[in-house]
Amino acid sequence: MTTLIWGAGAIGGVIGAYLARAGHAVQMVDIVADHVEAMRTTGLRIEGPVEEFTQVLPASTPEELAGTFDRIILAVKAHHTSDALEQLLPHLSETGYVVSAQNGLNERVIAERIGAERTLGCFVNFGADWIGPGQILYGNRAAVAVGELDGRISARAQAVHTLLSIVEPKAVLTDNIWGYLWGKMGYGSLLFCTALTPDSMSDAMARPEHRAAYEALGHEIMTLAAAEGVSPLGFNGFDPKAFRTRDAEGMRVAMETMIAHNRKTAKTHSGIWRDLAVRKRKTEVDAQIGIMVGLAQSHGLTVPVLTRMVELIHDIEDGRRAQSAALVDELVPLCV
Ligand SMILES: NC(=O)C1=CN([C@@H]2O[C@H](COP(=O)(O)OP(=O)(O)OC[C@H]3O[C@@H](n4cnc5c(N)ncnc54)[C@H](OP(=O)(O)O)[C@@H]3O)[C@@H](O)[C@H]2O)C=CC1
Ligand SMILES: CC(C)(CO)C(=O)C(=O)O
Repeated sequence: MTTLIWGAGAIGGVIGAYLARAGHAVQMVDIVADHVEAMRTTGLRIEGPVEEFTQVLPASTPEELAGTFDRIILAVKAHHTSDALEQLLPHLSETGYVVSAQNGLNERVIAERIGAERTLGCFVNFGADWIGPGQILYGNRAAVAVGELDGRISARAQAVHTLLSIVEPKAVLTDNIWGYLWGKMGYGSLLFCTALTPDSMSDAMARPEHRAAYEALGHEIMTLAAAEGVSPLGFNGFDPKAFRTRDAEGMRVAMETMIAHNRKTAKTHSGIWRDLAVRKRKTEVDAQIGIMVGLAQSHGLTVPVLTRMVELIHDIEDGRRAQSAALVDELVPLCV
């Protein structure tokens, strides 16, 4: 079965290159025409400390694509999910399904549009950057999980797990994909905070004067997860329970472990930072953190630190403020 990868940037590109190199049929789709041209002619170069290789890949723009597919891995930024879905739907077979290899709760958006029974959940935490046409930095290995939205272990989830295990041998087939996605929401909120600054993820998280902000962000998301009835799962140092209960020692260990994890990656800064500092474009803040603020309101919860952080990211996106550690200073008094 051919796997259609919709959005062939950092995450989609790494997945596609690994699957194709292992002999699996893939079709890459991306809106960046010169990237598409590079992938299908000179190939997609995977660089960095994990592995280096070049893989020529069948690739097209959405307009060029023909045919229908049973399995589509969606790997666009969260705020492009709805538009990409509309474009890919004519190419999804009647019995086909979409796997979201993204950050955020995009599975909700996809399930709303095509049905939960046609949506598969996926969590990715390895680090990669799209450097230019046909060139991706694969910065580090990290946790990956896949599972059905209702937790059952299906044949198709097993099939996707087999494929993702080619990219990440420790990939998990889970009966709690929402737990991983919410865990990543917690960790992701910390990543947004690091992107308020010019610093690397590790350097930003290591500032003792900002520790309260990271703890409060993790706590606000984990409190929200509990209100949603989800049991978030930990990975690569993030410890949901420590943040939910505000266990000081647990959070200290979690922060130190996440700092150490990110010291080892060649992708020193988050994708959010890269959107702000390098790509000079909108981040996923509304599609990821903005919806958390809305959800909090629906539960009668207040999330002052998340709310202010969204405003500060908007300030950087819109050119009113520059990335600076001073922006995180502004979050600290809100942490009670
Ligand atoms: N990079 C990482 O290390 C990690 C990323 N993630 C998550 O994975 C998801 C993908 O991120 P990432 O791979 O970094 O993003 P990239 O920007 O590197 O790749 C996304 C690609 O999709 C293209 N695209 C946008 N809209 C469409 C569309 N409608 N149809 C087809 N292609 C489209 C983009 O083009 P253009 O650039 O022009 O918009 C881009 O080439 C995000 O949710 C991210 O948060 C999760 C873990 C780690
Ligand atoms: C930092 C990373 C790669 C997670 O490890 C990430 O999710 C991002 O850049 O958005």
